[in-house]
Amino acid sequence: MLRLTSPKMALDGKIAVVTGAAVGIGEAIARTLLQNSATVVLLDVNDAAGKAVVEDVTKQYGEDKALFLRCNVESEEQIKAAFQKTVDTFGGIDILCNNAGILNESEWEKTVSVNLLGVVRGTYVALQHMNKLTGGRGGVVVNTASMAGLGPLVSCPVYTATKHGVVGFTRAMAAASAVSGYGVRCNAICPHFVQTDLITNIKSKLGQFSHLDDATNQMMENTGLLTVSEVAESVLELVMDETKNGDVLMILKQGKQYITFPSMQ
Ligand SMILES: NC(=O)C1=CN([C@@H]2O[C@H](COP(=O)(O)OP(=O)(O)OC[C@H]3O[C@@H](n4cnc5c(N)ncnc54)[C@H](O)[C@@H]3O)[C@@H](O)[C@H]2O)C=CC1
Ligand SMILES: CC/C=C\C[C@H](O)C(=O)/C=C/C=C/C=C\C=C\[C@@H](O)C/C=C\CCC(=O)O
Repeated sequence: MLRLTSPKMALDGKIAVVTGAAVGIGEAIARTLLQNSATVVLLDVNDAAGKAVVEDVTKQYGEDKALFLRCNVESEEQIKAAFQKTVDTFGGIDILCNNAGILNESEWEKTVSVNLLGVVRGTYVALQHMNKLTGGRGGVVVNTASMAGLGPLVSCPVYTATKHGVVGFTRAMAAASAVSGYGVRCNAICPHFVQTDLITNIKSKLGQFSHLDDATNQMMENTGLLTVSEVAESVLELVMDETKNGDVLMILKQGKQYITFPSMQ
């Protein structure tokens, strides 16, 4: 078959925004999108790490392929400014990965603000630029949920609630977009445990449920840890497959599975 473009050129000309991109899963998502020729804007509150990633990838992919902007997803004002800077610099937004997230059962209101409200804020502001009905060119949003978006994580009730919310919001937003003709697909990933900073020192993050850290650590031991690259490849699958809208991809060490939900009809 004659390939018009190499596989690694698939996202050439596409502009992606990734939140929580300075380290961990977000960094891997940004790097994977760059490997496939997208231009990537990395948003995070960790300036030093974010700028270091951009400095590194610029050596590999050239100038003007990556940009770091400080942005706290708890602030609609900062999200609006970052997305406008993206559009002003690169001409639009085609891909949004709402990835930023924390785990803190003590500061549970902050956890809700970052993990769930941050995804809503990012999606709604991005739609102002991506929605075909308002001058956008369509695109795709991929939200980072978690296995805790599909089943209860006994030691993290609020984290579980935020991730269930991300799954529900994603599926409803996908349906609203399809019925309305926005041209924007919305999907979610639900990774199990991944080797990142988030799962270090778990006991210190469980607040009143710190006595349940053994159960969580046992789960991690039983399931094993995913790598950030394994997760990023799943995000790429949801970005590239234009048939995916409202899809929820569960990612386990032993493989990936699209989740089916009860019919609402
Ligand atoms: N590590 C794991 O086992 C799993 C993590 N997840 C989710 O994956 C996403 C990424 O987490 P990890 O890479 O594991 O964590 P991480 O802690 O390694 O990285 C999170 C990144 O998000 C940034 N961030 C935090 N709050 C922010 C805010 N208010 N605004 C902007 N950026 C902010 C941090 O500075 C950091 O760079 C999170 O949504 C998390 O809930 C989902 C399933 C498994
Ligand atoms: C301490 C938290 C560490 C990391 C957070 C991260 O988001 C993560 O990996 C969370 C994993 C949570 C797992 C929670 C419950 C798991 C339940 C499963 O055993 C069953 C749940 C869903 C099954 C879905 C299905 O098979 O249809």
